[in-house]
Amino acid sequence: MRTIVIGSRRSNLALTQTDWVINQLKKKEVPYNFEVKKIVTKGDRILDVTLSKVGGKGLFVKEIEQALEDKEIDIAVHSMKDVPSVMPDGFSLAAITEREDARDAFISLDHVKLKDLPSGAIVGTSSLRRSAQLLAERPDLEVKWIRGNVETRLRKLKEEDFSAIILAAAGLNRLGYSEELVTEYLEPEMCVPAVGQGALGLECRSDDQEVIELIQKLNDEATALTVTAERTFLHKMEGGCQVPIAGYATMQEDGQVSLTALVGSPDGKTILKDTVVGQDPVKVGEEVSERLLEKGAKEILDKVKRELDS
Ligand SMILES: NCc1[nH]cc(CCC(=O)O)c1CC(=O)O
Repeated sequence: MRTIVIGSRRSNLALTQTDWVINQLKKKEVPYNFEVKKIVTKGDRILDVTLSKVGGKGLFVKEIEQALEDKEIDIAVHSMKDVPSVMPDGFSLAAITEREDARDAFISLDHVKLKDLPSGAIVGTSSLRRSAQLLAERPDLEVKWIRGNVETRLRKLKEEDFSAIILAAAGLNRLGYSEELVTEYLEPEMCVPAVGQGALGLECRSDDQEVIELIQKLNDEATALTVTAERTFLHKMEGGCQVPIAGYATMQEDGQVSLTALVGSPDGKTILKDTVVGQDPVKVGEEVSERLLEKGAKEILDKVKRELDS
């Protein structure tokens, strides 16, 4: 019986996601043994620098792809949010799993809601997407960068001067935190989630047909289509997670994909947002990107990139 080795980052969230994938595969009663191999990525090592300044997306993925290429591992489990919009040659994203809660979760001390935070209160996030949308809603708040894994950020909320932090609901759910931890879920109408947020991507070598067939068993059609629309948009904007870009698509009852996309300035003063509905997820992603570009998205993104470079 072939042993399939699954590569995972060593954070609790990554290991939990990997275990979830193995359990889902075992439920399909497939004739394989599974083994987990932990991989330390550059993104895990540089925790003291703002994520956006060290190259954001791709940071977590590169070392894992090297391990795939070297056949140290057969499958890599990624948060789709961290996967660059184009796969390098030789690698396939053979499955996208059913999406967990895509929303962002607002967690504050004493459960004070976002609208009730006092002026000047400090909210921790290291995402320009969250910062833009938070400050658009509450320009009187202060955003302070916070880094580290989910556990570290929750600890910093208690120990440092943050009044609140924002984390992905999906990660909290997967780690088994109770909903009581969350003060409020930020609905996509107010805070558009990151492209791919809440979905897992299963990557393997493009020539490993056996593994492709195996992991396709976990592909969720609706999630794959909606995430495709989001990633097409992201690709057209040439964006990674280091820019204030958001995209969230849902599958309507009539089978059409509805994609809401956003580009904003990190201070939240400019927010461009549009929704496109259609049958073909690629066309939907392309059309919404064209609309935002017409409204001036490129100028906003170029300005952010110049500021990050300086
Ligand atoms: N950037 C880190 C990261 N990548 C994926 C998740 C959460 C899980 C998900 O979106 O699937 C997180 C943590 C967070 O944003 O709170």
